[in-house]
Amino acid sequence: MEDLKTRYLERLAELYPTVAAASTEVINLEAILNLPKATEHFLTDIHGEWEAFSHVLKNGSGAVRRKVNDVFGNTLCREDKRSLATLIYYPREKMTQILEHTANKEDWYKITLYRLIEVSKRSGSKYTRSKVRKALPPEFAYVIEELMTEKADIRDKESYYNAIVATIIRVGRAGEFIVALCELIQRLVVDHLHILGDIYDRGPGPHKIMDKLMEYHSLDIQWGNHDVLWMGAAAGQPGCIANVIRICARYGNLDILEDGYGINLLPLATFALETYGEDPCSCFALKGSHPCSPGEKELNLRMHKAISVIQFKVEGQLIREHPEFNLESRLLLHRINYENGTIVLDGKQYTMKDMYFPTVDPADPYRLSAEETAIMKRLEQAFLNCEKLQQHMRFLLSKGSLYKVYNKNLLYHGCMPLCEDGSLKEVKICGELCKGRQLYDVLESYIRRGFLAEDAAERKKGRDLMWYIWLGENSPLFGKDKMATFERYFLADRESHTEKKNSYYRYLEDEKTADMILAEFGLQGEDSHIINGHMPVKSKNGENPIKCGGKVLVIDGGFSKAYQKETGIAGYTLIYNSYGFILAAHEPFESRSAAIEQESDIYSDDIIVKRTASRKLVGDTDTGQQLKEKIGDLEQLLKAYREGRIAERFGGRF
Ligand SMILES: O=P(O)(O)OC[C@H]1O[C@](O)(COP(=O)(O)O)[C@@H](O)[C@@H]1O
Ligand SMILES: [Mn+2]
Repeated sequence: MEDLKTRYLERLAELYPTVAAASTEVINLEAILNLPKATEHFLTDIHGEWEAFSHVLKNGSGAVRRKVNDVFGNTLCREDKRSLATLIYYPREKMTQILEHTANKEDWYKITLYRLIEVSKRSGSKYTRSKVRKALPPEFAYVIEELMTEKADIRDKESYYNAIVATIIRVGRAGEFIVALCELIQRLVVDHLHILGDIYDRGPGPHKIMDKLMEYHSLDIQWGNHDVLWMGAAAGQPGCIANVIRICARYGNLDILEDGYGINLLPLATFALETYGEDPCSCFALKGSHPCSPGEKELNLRMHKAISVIQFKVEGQLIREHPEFNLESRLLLHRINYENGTIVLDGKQYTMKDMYFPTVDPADPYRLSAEETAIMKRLEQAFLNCEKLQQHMRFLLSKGSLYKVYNKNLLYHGCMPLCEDGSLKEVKICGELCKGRQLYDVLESYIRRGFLAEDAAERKKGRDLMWYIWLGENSPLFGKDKMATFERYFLADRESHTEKKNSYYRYLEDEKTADMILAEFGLQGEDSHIINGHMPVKSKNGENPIKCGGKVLVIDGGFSKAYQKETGIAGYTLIYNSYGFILAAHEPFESRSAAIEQESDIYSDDIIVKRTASRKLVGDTDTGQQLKEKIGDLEQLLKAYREGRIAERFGGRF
């Protein structure tokens, strides 16, 4: 042990070879500990809504607007502040629009540059110089730093400043410079992003969201059930593939697969037209309104039905293969009475809305026809070989996990499965009984194995579990007793569509339960919270995202347009800055062009969830903890120098 410690200090001495170097670093780190905590931004349930997501990312859920307000308070009118904020979100588009109507462009550049510099200064004031420097666009780094730094020793600051700005304008770089400053502000107002799951499904642009996230400066992701569904599909799991395609068809988004990921759906389309060409497929209507031709709509209906039938068959096979998943009650095709068009579920008889199943053999209803088998084989290969999809999944695997403990908060997408009495539910995963944190850890390890295990059987276990996590009763990401997909398509009785939520959702207001879950993850005390998404908060019915006096925050973003009727808003996002938690309730996002032209921000209401007693500092965060450990190590090194156990080294000077 002593040995290890000495070796460690010797390594550290290579980085800090003198008493001076080590003590300078201690001083620097101590200074950082006393800076205000950086801002975290929480988004969840984005569901492919690329434009709304992109806007919220740009405005930092109101963080940019707050900075503009902090700087200009009453010295600028509301319109000007709004216009400046819009410029920061959409610099190129907004600038073009403004300049079209501006006679004295030079003046506008000068005033705008001045204002943006002020906002940049305020946005960067929480960080060390070195951190701000790293965020600067290389092209303008030097000048921006000059302008952002207070120059106490220059007497005529104004003329120094004016000279720089005038030169920028004279050499024709003002436009680009403004863009660079706006992007810098966007970059500085939010230091770290948390995505609490469900990037995929329902909306048209999940692939664009993934591209954007891949270039984001600092983030983590807690996988949602829809993300795990796509991960399973990318790993070639047939149940996941069928679900992914079915949901794309349901929402008129098959072009995500075809154009976004280059997955060829022609075999499915041809098969669907041949098999269901004469069938109205009326149970498979598109959700929402879509600007497509009648021909496209007709094709979509048929592909939707074709892949749904394939899904019910493939899922039937999986349920039989995995009795341990306990999903027998979801085996439905063999319960249809193919003679009289009815089905009995839970002792109740229902009439099927659709009885045209040309590929189903009532004697063996879960068997795929030869064509269906061939289509699934091709689709599996297409998903496995799609480089872009694989790249997105690698990113999800590397930045993502099933849960995260960050700055004393516990983040996950869905829930912690509980029994009726509120105790942790024990679940058997591949023969091992798990509950609480262990359930999360074991499931996550299987997801990773689904991609990386060397052994094919182990990989398959992981992949099939991804399908289970999507819809299984004991999946912490799903948290409902069943996924009533079949009932929603084929049965008119809405009661049969009900999916009962896990007891977790009944215990959300119970402090003891919240404390018990937090304790599972080693968390306790006032500063710890559970933050989760997944369940749309129906604010129009008076439902509140703040549960348990603020200990639990359910912030399903409600980005999904299809769900805005239910929630009444476009959901919530959360900001955690040095002053506390701020929940932003959003108005539905109209469009990017409305945001630019009418300067309509989607952000409407700020709700202060919690104000910290005193301003939180870096020293109070996880990073602060690491810095303190490093300071401790450096102090040990200093002691070793001073006690003569390690000799200082002075580089080339001796
Ligand atoms: O409304 P849709 O898109 O058909 O989906 C409904 C299904 O989605 C789910 O709500 C799961 O998706 P979420 O994770 O977004 O809630 C299922 O419980 C339900 O069966
Ligand atoms: Mn979800």
